[in-house]
Amino acid sequence: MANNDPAIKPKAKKPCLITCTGRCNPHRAGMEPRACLTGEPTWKKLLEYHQKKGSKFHIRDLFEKDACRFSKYSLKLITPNDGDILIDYSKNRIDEEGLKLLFQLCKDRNFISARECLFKGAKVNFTEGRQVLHTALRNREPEKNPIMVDGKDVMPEVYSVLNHMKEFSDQVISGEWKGYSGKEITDVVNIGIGGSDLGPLMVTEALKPYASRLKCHFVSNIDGTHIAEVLKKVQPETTLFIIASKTFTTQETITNATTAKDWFMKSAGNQEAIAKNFVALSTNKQKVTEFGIDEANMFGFWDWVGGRYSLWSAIGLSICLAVGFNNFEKLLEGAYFMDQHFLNEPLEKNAPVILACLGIWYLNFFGAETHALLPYDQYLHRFAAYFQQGDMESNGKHITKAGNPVNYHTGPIVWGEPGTNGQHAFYQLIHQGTRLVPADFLMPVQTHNPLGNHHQLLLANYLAQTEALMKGKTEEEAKKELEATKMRPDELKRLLPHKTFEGNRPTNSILVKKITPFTLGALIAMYEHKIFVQGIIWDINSYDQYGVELGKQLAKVIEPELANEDEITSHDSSTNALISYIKENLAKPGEEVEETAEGTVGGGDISTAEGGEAATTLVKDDTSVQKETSGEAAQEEPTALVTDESMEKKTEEPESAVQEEQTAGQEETPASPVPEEPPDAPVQEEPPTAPVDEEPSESPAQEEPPGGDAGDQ
Ligand SMILES: O=P(O)(O)OC[C@H]1O[C@](O)(CO)[C@@H](O)[C@@H]1O
Repeated sequence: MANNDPAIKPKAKKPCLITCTGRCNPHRAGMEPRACLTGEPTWKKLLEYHQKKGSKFHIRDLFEKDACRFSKYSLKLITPNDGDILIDYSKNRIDEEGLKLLFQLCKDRNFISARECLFKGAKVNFTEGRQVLHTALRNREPEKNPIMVDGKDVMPEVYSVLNHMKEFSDQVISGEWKGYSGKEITDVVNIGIGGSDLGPLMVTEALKPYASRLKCHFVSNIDGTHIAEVLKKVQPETTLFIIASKTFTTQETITNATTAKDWFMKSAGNQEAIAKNFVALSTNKQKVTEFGIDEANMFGFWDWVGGRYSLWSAIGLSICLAVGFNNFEKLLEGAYFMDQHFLNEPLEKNAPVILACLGIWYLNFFGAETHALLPYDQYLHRFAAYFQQGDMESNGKHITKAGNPVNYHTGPIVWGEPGTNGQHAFYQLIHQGTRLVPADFLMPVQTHNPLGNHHQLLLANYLAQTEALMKGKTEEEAKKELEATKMRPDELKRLLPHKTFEGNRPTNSILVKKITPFTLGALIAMYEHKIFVQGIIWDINSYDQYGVELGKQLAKVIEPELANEDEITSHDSSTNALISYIKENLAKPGEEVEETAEGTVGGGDISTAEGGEAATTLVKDDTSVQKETSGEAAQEEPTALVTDESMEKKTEEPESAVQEEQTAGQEETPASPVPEEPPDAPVQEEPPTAPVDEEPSESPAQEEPPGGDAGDQ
């Protein structure tokens, strides 16, 4: 796949969205029976290639042998106004033959028609009977490219919501929109979780250099600490609450929203005030109005927008308020630019396809368990967290579209922290540990904060890390270094193995001139499409998320058990004992609550109901809510924490509100999963196919599950 001129020019004249060739059947798309992945002839060729060649590569040697390696294995995407996006994938254990096979595998898995189905509005999310059309939300040529859903072009509606978002965010930022008491809005609190939080939060943080005058806060966790800490910083009169929930039934969001409303009503006093200080982003008009938010203050979207792909929709309202609508539009334009690239470029020059193929290569052929996202930009500090949901909720599946357990690994564990912090935390394991950790380094060449030599040092560190990971340090090199220190020979011998680095750690470098709304939009879309391509190769539905349901169901059973005095015996002995321990240790009525410098909110006294109930009593809200899942409605009874006077705001506001709030409530990088038992009855006949990385020889091998099935994730 020689590509001596890595520059890819945007093809302005080309039709922007592909014409449906008829190969995509909206009713069956994504459901067509596929050959078992491990039965694909190309898969077998890849296995052979891995055994004979791929597993023996050292990236350092590949560079030594081929002076043109960078120009062959890199892409430049030329954006209209935001410089080039450079994707360097030359530091990988792959050559032309391997890439060719991986691209062939994509074709064998019907990637081309699947991509067409996705963009054309086929019901790709077939388990929930839904289209997956986040690309329609950023379709910047709506007249030219109508998107039909159930026989109707959705583009006019998409633009009508965008106009509403523009009008509203302009009014709030300019101060024309006033809170209930006639004062300008100063603070925005986005209450949502998962896709209704992570995307807006990540983008708002990433685009801080473009910040409007409004201070944005995000509340997601059901842990009352999260909202309590935010409410300390804001004033009811000047705060706009955005209740962001696709379903408007999510327990965390409705509980937090109810707490916010109760707190607000203590100052505002009348229901009409809500119209000035609360808006909703949702697909569920009925629940929004039941909550007390006027329909006029609702920004709608559609069930064809998946939660983790929703920042481009009305869910992006907090982004509009944080950075202005013009910047939100640029974000959409950047994503559209990447959509066009993904649609029109051949596989060999297609960034999301290349990244997806390399991911498959390491995960399925080298047994890599994780994929690190390492942004060298402090503003991108939530980028990995965002794609933890994006990737892991999408591709954390073990059942094929035909309903069979897979006999290969699917989605990687995605994790990461910004450089250089990561260097002083977990890079040791990447450099010298036993696991193979493929990593993407994201690097803006220009900084928004040109302070002294900070950025030059950051750039140097990024370059050094990718070089070090690739090259390592041979025994000979390490020996020379030690000899130069005049070390005693016995000491040198003792230290030498510890000082050598095997290298051969694969990395992709993704460079942009600067993190701008446009380049950020393009990067996000690039990873979204990467996830799609991998889902197609693995033959899984990347767009449902039933795996998050079980815990929610059980929590509904346990929650009332915590509130009564009975001994609970209905669970396993561990869960029963844990419940007992918790009940024994709950605060008793009248028990002292520790005062903190911040006041009683921080001290936990957030639930004292009138009459002096126990501080930690959970009080049932009288609104019961429903969560719809694939057409079936499941009852959910949220609990609301009854607020008291102590919830009222403090006057002092910290300088960087958003950053501080995240530590209170954001998720941690997941720990390595404990492998589960493989499914009892593997359906597919193929033998396990994920060979373990051969090096180093001591590295723990990935076990073959019994029965020849590798469904052990
Ligand atoms: O926007 P909602 O409906 O409140 O859902 C929040 C999140 O919950 C999930 O359904 C499950 O975690 C996510 O997919 C979604 O982003």
